[in-house]
Amino acid sequence: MSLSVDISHNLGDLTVQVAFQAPSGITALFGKSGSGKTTVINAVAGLLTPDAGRIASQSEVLFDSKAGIDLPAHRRRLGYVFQESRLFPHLSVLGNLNYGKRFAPKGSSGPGLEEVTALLGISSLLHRRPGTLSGGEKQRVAIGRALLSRPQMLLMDEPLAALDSARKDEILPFLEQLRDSTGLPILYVSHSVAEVARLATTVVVLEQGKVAQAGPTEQVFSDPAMVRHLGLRQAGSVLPAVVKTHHSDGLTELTVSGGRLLLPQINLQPSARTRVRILAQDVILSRDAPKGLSALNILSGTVTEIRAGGGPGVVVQICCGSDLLLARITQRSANALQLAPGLRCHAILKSVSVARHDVGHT
Ligand SMILES: Nc1ncnc2c1ncn2[C@@H]1O[C@H](COP(=O)(O)OP(=O)(O)OP(=O)(O)O)[C@@H](O)[C@H]1O
Repeated sequence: MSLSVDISHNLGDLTVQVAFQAPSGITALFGKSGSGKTTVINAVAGLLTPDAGRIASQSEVLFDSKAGIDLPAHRRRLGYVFQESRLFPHLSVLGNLNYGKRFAPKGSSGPGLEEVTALLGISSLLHRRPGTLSGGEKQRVAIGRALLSRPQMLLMDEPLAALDSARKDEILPFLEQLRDSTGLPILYVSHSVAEVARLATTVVVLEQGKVAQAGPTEQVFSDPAMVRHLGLRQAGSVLPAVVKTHHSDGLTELTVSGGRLLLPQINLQPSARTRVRILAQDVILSRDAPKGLSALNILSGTVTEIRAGGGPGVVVQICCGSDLLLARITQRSANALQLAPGLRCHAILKSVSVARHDVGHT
């Protein structure tokens, strides 16, 4: 399943004009406030009619201005999860989930009540009323309700924005499971860099109504041009990794394409696949193989790009194995090391600089 969007819509001061593909997995629409994210997701949902363009899922055209097609929202077979859960307060969790089931087309296939409640960890909440649930639990029920309507696609508009960081951390693994187990395309609006790095398979960056960057998450995050969109402190690459082993001193060893990483203990079984976000500001570069360092992680690679910003810093992209890593260092250091594309160097990372929530759970 996939979704293709190619629309333009005038909002007065801003014209939203975007084209992108959302394959199965999570496609994050990422951008600053006012960049047009909600306009795009509302157009896909059928809550807004674009001035022109086409929106199609693999099996069906939802909107085509030239052909005069504009399916009403209730016929688009989409599950919509909003920032606030919008559960019916007078119904139990089960009642809310059953409400979702009413919208499943007759004869449609998909996960049933038991499967959905197990996937979202809400089986023990079925007889509770929404008023007695935490924010994270409410959102999981809202996702369950959307899934039980057997949608062809899920739309999520800042689903974690109203939650505190503990509730966010609680719900992220469920979203990862949803991404990895259902095969549904999920269009996910967020302006949180950490959330997008952790969850997205595809990233579409919007800037003033236009697509500034789009592609697989690892590729988009390792592009030095992204620093402008992510901010200096949030910029960094996302590396696919496999858990190798857990050591008795509390460190977990991961295999990445360019070598190994030792990080504070990660709650995953050996051979589990995961992803690790490494902030550019946490990476130190050395031309010679470093010795006598406290930092445990050293990846060797080749400089592929150096991009200067407005200030004293530069962002260096290094190819380590088949992954691209970003390092933010000063222009002065880059000059002293005579860094240039093609030069071999070593990227150094402290184990403890990788935060637990920057490591995926699946
Ligand atoms: N119906 C409308 N008429 C005029 N302007 C609108 C309308 N709807 C949205 N806008 C404006 O268009 C811009 C894009 O809005 P949109 O809600 O799509 O952005 P967003 O990226 O989702 O922002 P946020 O992250 O703050 O929700 C904003 O400046 C908004 O004020």
